[in-house]
Amino acid sequence: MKILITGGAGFIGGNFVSYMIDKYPTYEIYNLDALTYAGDLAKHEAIRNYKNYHFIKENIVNRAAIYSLFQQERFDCVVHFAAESHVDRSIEDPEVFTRTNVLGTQVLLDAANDIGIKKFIHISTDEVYGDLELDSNTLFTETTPIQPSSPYSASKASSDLLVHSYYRTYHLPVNITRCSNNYGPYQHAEKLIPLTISKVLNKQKIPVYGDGKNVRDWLHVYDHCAAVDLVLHEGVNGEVYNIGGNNEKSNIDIVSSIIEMLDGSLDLIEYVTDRLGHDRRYAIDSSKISKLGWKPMYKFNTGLEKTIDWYVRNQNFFKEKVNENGNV
Ligand SMILES: Cc1cn([C@H]2C[C@H](O)[C@@H](COP(=O)(O)OP(=O)(O)O[C@H]3O[C@H](CO)[C@@H](O)[C@H](O)[C@H]3O)O2)c(=O)[nH]c1=O
Repeated sequence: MKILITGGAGFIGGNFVSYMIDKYPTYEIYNLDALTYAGDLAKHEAIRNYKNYHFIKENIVNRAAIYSLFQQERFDCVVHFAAESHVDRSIEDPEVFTRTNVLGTQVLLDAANDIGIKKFIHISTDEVYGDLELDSNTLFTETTPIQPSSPYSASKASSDLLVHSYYRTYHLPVNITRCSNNYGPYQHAEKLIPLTISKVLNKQKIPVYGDGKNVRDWLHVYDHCAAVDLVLHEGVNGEVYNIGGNNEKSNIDIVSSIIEMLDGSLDLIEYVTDRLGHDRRYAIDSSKISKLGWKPMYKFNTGLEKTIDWYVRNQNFFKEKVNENGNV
């Protein structure tokens, strides 16, 4: 089995590359990544010289290069993680989000469709559904209407629609997965959990947006990798699968837990101006993928403790990503 993993130098894609190399030593794994600010190959140091691991530095928007790679390698499957992923950056500079997330996805779809593929998995996000009321019990299901709030989530929703259209029009064997907020090793320091850990380790103020009561559902990245693996092997073509951790937490609870676990005596919380268009609550129903046989294995407190421990032991990871003022 020859698998192309796009965005394999990023956080989730990078963990997925390692997971697949460990679990399937007979698979050929191709990691294609543009190595933007969010990419980092240090995480693959241990597998760099494996015969079944191949790295290609390329941008998914480069149609000629992508076509030539597909023609040369004749992949069986594509697992497409490559994306601009940070909501705050999309508010500052939306264009690259459309270019990479929409046009880049289209290039991959065209190459897969023209040259042939057995499975195309598009990794998407629960953010395409928009947001929920804080005090409701409502959950996003796969049939919840798409109503994105940020330029980031609009670009992901647009690419989801394109992927679906290639299934309907050309019968391309696709799946779309929509995950909740991931945490775990190797996440970029711009995201809430690593950012908070880095700030606490350096005794710097932690910017909490708005009133800090926004709620996210937290999923350990290893649980996410297992879910994508399952969809790759068992997913029904054309279907969307939600993947959530069943762990709803407010941002202020997350930040307070991290401070408590590292040094409860510190007073570092700083409420700052809210994110524009800030979604209030995400909560996701994963019962469809659980029927395929998946459930999250990580309990949030254990997962968070292990994650904090990993960042404490690997503080070098922050070095190139955070300046001396603690800013990304
Ligand atoms: C960076 C930062 C974030 N926040 C808040 C905003 C959010 O409510 C929450 C989490 O923020 P972020 O870590 O940026 O993640 P969020 O915007 O939820 O989006 C993440 O999770 C999504 C899945 O839900 C993914 O699709 C996105 O690619 C990923 O970036 O914490 C703060 O209060 N302060 C901060 O400094």
